[in-house]
Amino acid sequence: MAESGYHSRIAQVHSDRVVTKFPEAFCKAARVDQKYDFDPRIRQSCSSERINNVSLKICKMIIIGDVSVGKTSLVNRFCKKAFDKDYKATIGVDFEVERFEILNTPFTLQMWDTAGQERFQCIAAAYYRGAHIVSIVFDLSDINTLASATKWLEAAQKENKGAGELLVFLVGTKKDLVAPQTYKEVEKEAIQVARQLNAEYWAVSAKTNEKVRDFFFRVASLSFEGTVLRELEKRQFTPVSQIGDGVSIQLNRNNPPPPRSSKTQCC
Ligand SMILES: Nc1nc2c(ncn2[C@@H]2O[C@H](COP(=O)(O)OP(=O)(O)OP(=O)(O)O)[C@@H](O)[C@H]2O)c(=O)[nH]1
Ligand SMILES: [Mg+2]
Repeated sequence: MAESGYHSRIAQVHSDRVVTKFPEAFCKAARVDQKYDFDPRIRQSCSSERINNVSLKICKMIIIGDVSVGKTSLVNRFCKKAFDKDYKATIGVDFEVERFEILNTPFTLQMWDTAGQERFQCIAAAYYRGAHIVSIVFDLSDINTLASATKWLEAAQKENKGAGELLVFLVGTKKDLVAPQTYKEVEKEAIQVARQLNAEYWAVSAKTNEKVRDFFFRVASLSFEGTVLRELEKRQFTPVSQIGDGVSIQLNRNNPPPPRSSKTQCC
């Protein structure tokens, strides 16, 4: 029997992390795709795979941006359902893991929450490598932090040269601090920047929890879709049934999934 509150088919995936519907983008003007549903090949593949033959997909997301823009608060709101109004600088990097079940398939999102402070940059940048997803965070109440977005993306790209294409999000935080009229002006600029960076734009508030869950579900679903599509393409050219993009782990009793959440700090 499944634990109460947890989805029955895949151990340790909370019912609050089950995705069956393709999550919508935040706004039509700056989205990374124009689709309104999972690719039909993915729906078909996920429904036809037997559960014990499904590989566990893992994607790595790095969360980068200026100091104190709200990176840690965003992750903590989603992963710990908590908000702390006091600022505690991230030293180097923090690490969280969230397990999802998307179209009956297990999917793990690693979140690397990096320090914005200049003095920790050389440490934090070492953790950019191997990223599939880049979330560039800026503070909607401080437009200067939007101006740094290009610099942050370039830093992430530098560490991932030659790897596959990065899935990029531009996330404005602290929406609760901005009056509606001001927000509209900031949004215009943010959408322009997002288009230049080929990024999808989101506006959230860790304090009020506005759009936080929607954002992470969108990240998980788009990265899951990309991973499965690449896996299906590779399968066309090889008879091997389990091919990893990023990391792909066979689910079986001898290979239990990693712990739900862990944390490392480096300095
Ligand atoms: N009102 C409001 N305050 C926020 C929000 N998100 C973060 N803050 C506050 O902004 C400050 C900085 O938040 P952090 O999440 O620590 O910022 P950070 O980007 O992780 O900072 P570094 O780790 O130094 O790079 C804290 O005092 C938070 O309480 C939000 O959505 N609304
Ligand atoms: Mg932080």
